[in-house]
Amino acid sequence: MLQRAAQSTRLPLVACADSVLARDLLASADLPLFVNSQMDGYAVRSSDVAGAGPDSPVRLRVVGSTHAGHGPGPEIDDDEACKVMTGAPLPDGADCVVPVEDTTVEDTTVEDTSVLVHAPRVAGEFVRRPGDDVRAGDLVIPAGTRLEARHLAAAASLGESGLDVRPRPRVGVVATGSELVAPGRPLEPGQIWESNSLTLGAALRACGCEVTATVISSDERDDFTAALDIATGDADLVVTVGAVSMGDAEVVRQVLADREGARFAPVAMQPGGPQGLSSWRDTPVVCLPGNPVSALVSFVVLLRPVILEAVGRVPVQTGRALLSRDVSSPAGKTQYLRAALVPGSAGAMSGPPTAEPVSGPGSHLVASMARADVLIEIPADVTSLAAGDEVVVVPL
Ligand SMILES: Nc1nc2c(c(=O)[nH]1)N[C@H]1C(S)=C(S)[C@@H](COP(=O)(O)OP(=O)(O)OC[C@H]3O[C@@H](n4cnc5c(N)ncnc54)[C@H](O)[C@@H]3O)O[C@H]1N2
Ligand code: MOO
Ligand SMILES: [Mg+2]
Repeated sequence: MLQRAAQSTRLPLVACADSVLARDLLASADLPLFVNSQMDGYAVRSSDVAGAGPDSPVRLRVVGSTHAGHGPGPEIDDDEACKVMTGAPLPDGADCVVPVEDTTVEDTTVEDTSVLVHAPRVAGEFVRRPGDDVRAGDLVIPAGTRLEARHLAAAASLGESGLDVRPRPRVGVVATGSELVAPGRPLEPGQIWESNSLTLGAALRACGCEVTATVISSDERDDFTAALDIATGDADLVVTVGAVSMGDAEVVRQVLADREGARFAPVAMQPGGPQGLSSWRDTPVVCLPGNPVSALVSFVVLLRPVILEAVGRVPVQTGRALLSRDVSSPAGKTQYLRAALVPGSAGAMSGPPTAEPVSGPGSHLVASMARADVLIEIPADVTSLAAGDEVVVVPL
């Protein structure tokens, strides 16, 4: 259904956040790139300062200085030091750095400045060497990684200006309902503010999809087919929401259920029973139920896992929680109860959190769904659970 997501495309690094890496990124060079100072201080020979201490400072002649972005400064010999700033290439002849805090400068006015070193250093101290971080050829980011700030830091440090990532699936969304009005617009009697396209748009983006079109259609056939044409565009997938049940105005079902390969059938889950799968202009169309809770639950339970797999992301892990109160559950359908998660008590660091069901089971109870973090999954054959029972929870 989302084959394009298995291919790869090159994006500039600045646009890669949240994309999935298509190919392993191997280090093109050692990091750090060159030997450089870890501190602001003096590059010296460890053999010169081995005996240095608070009461036995060692005097070294300062032969020059260097900064980050400059050359390594003058080569040093025995009893010499070169002033270095953090990130500056280490001068030849030096094998360690004495931080400026462990030194005093006797006289900065004369040309032949000397520095007193008050602490011993061993070879390599406060020196950053190629390969300390990664070696050329090392695996830095494996294919399939969802790129975050830390991955971009690694790629940029290796000089990569772009990365091969999986293309984002392009998804068009059509919300149906003659009663729907964009939030913020005035309502006529019987109208409501539209929410499903926003919910699904956000949920799709959170899974790595690009939402290419969002169309609100009335329950009129012509309006809906025009909306489908727009949403299909160059999308890989269209998601419709609403008008799939058993009423007189089920325009989605009317237009899409008879198409070749279409399948409209109730799924044994609650909320989210009525579902459909069809196509329009060779683009797959997934049809979710219109009740706002059902729409999101259907997405989370049925569509999100498919999308995450297609884009190469790890699936959302289910968790375990203790039920806060007794619940009863109708038999025959897997039930998904909206619930708020309360972390386990401080004493029980690894103890499971508590899941507190929010609101009733009605799939129109959309505002109270905002309080839910998870869905409690109750198997079809379980009809009652008691407070304290362990349950499976699906993050929303
Ligand atoms: N006789 C039966 N009636 C219903 C059944 C059934 O099995 N037999 N199933 C119920 C269930 S369960 C669900 S879920 C809904 C699904 O209906 P539709 O997919 O046809 O959805 P609509 O009728 O278009 O809308 C349902 C409800 O949700 C509101 N809605 C729809 N879209 C939006 C939106 N974008 N934003 C906000 N609210 C929306 C709509 O106004 C309705 O109130 O069918 C039951 N009926
Ligand atoms: O199953 Mo409907 O999807 O609950 O309200
Ligand atoms: Mg309906």
